[in-house]
Amino acid sequence: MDFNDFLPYLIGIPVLVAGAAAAVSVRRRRTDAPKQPDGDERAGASTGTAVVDRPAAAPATEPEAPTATVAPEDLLVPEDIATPALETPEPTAGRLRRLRERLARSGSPLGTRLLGVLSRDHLTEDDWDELEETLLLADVGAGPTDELIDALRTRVRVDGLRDGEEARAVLREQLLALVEPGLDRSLATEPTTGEDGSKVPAVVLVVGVNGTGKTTTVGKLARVLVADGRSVVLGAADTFRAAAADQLQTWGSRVGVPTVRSDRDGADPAAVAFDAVRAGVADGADVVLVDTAGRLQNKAGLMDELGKITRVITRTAPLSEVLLVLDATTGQNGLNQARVFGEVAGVTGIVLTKLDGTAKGGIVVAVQRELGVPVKLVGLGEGPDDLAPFDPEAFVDGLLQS
Ligand SMILES: Nc1nc2c(ncn2[C@@H]2O[C@H](COP(=O)(O)OP(=O)(O)OP(=O)(O)O)[C@@H](O)[C@H]2O)c(=O)[nH]1
Repeated sequence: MDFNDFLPYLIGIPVLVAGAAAAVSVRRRRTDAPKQPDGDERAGASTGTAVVDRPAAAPATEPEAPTATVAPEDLLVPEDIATPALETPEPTAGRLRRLRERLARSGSPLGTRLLGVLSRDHLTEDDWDELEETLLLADVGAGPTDELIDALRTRVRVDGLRDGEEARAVLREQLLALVEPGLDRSLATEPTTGEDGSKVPAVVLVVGVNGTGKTTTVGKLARVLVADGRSVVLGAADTFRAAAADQLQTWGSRVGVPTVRSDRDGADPAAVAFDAVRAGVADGADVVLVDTAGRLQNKAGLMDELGKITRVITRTAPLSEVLLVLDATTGQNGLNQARVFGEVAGVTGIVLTKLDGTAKGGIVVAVQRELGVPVKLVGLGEGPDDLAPFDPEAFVDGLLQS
C-alpha cells in the first residue's frame, strides 16, 4: 500500500455510498429465525456454530469443507442496531506527517542519544559502548546493533565525522539500512477472479496475542480501505472475548462496513471466519478482514485454532495476508510472541501498535529480523485514524528529529 495510492481519495471518499448500503450489521442467523431445512442443520454442524437452534458445544470434528447449504441471502440477516452517524475516515496521506510528529513527541531518545554520542570529538571505546547500550535499550536487538556499530566504526575510521550534520547523515543512512527500505510493504488487498470468473475477495487474517490491538487494528484498517474506495466485510472470529464482536461491529458501522459475527459467546471462530468470507463473496466485497482471538495459551492450541481457521477460509478464498499485530511497548516479550506466531501462522506482515507509547523504535528492526517479514502498518494512537502504512524513511527521520 503506497501513500501515493491514497492521494486520489483525499476528496470524495465514497463512505456515504458504501455506508448507505451496509449500515446494518450482519449476524449469523438468530435463534428465533425460521428454521431452515435439513441443509441448514448440516451447515451448522459442519462449521461448529449453530446456524439455528444449535447448542454451543464444540464440534466433534473439524469442519470438513463446509457446504454452502444456506443461501447467501439467508445468511446475511440485516439487524436493527443503533447505527452511529457515518464518519469520513481521515485521508491516509496526512498520516505520514503524524508518524514523524508522534515519534518526535515521544522524546525520541534513541536518535537524540545516538547523535549526542556520535557528534563528540574523538570517539573513545566508552563512547562506542554507550552507543551499543543505547541501541540495545531501544530494542534494536543484538545482531542489528553489532551491524550498526561496525558500520559506524568503519565510516568514522575511513572518513571521520567532521560535524554534527555529517554524523546525522551517516546515522540516517545506517539506520535506514537496518530498517530495510527495499522490503515490499504493500498490503495484498486486491480481489481476485475465481475459476468460474466470479469475484473473490482478498482475505486478511489478523492474529496476535490478546490486548495487542487486533480488533482496533481491524477497525482502523477497515477505515483505511474504505478511504481507499474499497468494499469491506468484517469477520468477528474473536469469539473468546465477548465484547470483541460488539467492538468490531461498532468500528464497522461507523464507516458503513458490515460485520459477520456469531450470536453466541464461545462460538467456533473458524465457522465465523468461514461465514465472513462467504458473505464477502456473496456481497461482491473487495476485502474480508478477519479478527481472531489468538490466545497464546500454548503453541499447540494456537496452531490448532489458527490452522483450522486458515483451512476453512482457504476452501472459499485464498488468504491474501496474515497480519501479526504486536504491541511495540512489550519489547522482548513481543518478540517471543512474534516467534511463536511466525511459526504457526504463516505471517506475511507485521502491524506494530502503540508506537506512540514507546521511545523504543528499535523494535521495528528487531521484529523484522526475527520474522523475516516487513512491518507494514504502525499504530500511532487510540484514535480511529491512528494507523499508518509504515514508511522507513519517515520513521528514521522521526527518530532523528530533535
Ligand atoms: N496508544 C495506542 N493504543 C492502542 C493502539 N492500538 C490499540 N490500542 C489500544 O489497545 C487496547 C487493546 O486493543 P484491542 O484492539 O481491544 O486489542 P485486541 O488485541 O483485540 O484484544 P483481545 O480482543 O482481548 O484479543 C485498546 O485500549 C486500544 O485502544 C495504538 O496504536 N496506540
